[in-house]
Amino acid sequence: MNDVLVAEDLRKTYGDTAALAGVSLSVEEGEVFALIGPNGAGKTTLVRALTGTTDPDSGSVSVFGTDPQSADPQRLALLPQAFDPPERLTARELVEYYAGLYDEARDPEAVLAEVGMADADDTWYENLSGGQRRRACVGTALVNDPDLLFLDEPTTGIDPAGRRSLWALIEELADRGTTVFLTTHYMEEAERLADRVALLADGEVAASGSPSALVAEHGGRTRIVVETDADAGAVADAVAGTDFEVEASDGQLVVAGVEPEDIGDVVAALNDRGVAYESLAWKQPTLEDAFLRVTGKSVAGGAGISVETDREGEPAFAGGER
Ligand SMILES: Nc1ncnc2c1ncn2[C@@H]1O[C@H](COP(=O)(O)OP(=O)(O)OP(=O)(O)O)[C@@H](O)[C@H]1O
Repeated sequence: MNDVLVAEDLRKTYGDTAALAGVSLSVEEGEVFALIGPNGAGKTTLVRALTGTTDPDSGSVSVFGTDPQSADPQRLALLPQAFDPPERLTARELVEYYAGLYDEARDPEAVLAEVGMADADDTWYENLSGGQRRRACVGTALVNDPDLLFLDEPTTGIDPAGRRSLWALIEELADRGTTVFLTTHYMEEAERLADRVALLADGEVAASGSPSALVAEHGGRTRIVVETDADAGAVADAVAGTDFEVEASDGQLVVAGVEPEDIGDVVAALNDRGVAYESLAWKQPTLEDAFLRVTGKSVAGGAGISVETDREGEPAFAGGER
């Protein structure tokens, strides 16, 4: 496969802040590549360096084999994180305006339909919902039918339904062969959309790979998390002597290495010793766990399969087969 985007040792400092502290990465043609990082990690600075909208202090970027400023604008598009079109433009006028900037542009009607804005195309931008606004903005990045599309936090600040419809659109674009480079702090977004992700913290790529490979390598083991007011030592004793690895702290017990078929053994061990608990949840490692373990920082989210208790020590096994 061809690399359409290559960055080597990018560095960018603002005062005492190293926004980029030596970032190298490459993105293959047709790939969806997600850059994950918390606020301030350097995501926007990296997107700006990759698209030639800021100059790095050092390092190099190659887009389609040339520097970003020389790359064919017809083949590239960027949806910046902060993009505030005039409030008194309709969605149609906005997309038409952007279509007018290119030698060859797609039919604005088709673009509006593709981003799910066909019914709201005559509504002023100021009257659109957050999700509609973002979709209209995505439309401006699709008018030139780009081969490489940069989306800087495309779904930040929009509701879950709007987020899902944008995910579906990004999947459609990827199916058509568009290379997508997106930044996000939503793990679910990266896990669902990305072929590969890079975990960015403090301006450095801490790890990269497919979501499943990162989880397998860095996410830790399946585990049961028990919320309990019982004394931490007593709780640890409850599962002592089993093959599980136990970490106890006040209010919480984590039993690692628990496969689904072992859940009953852990529950029985707790019950045998009369340990009462508020909740007991079996969790598989997630990308959030991998991020936490690799960087020591949290991004957001991360849910396991929860087993609520309906009375002391009795699991209700909500939402699962028994
Ligand atoms: N123009 C600038 N002047 C000074 N500092 C800047 C500038 N741009 C970015 N920074 C700093 O560089 C660091 C990285 O910022 P950046 O916006 O790239 O992070 P981010 O990961 O995109 O964050 P967010 O998710 O909040 O958008 C931050 O500490 C930020 O304050």
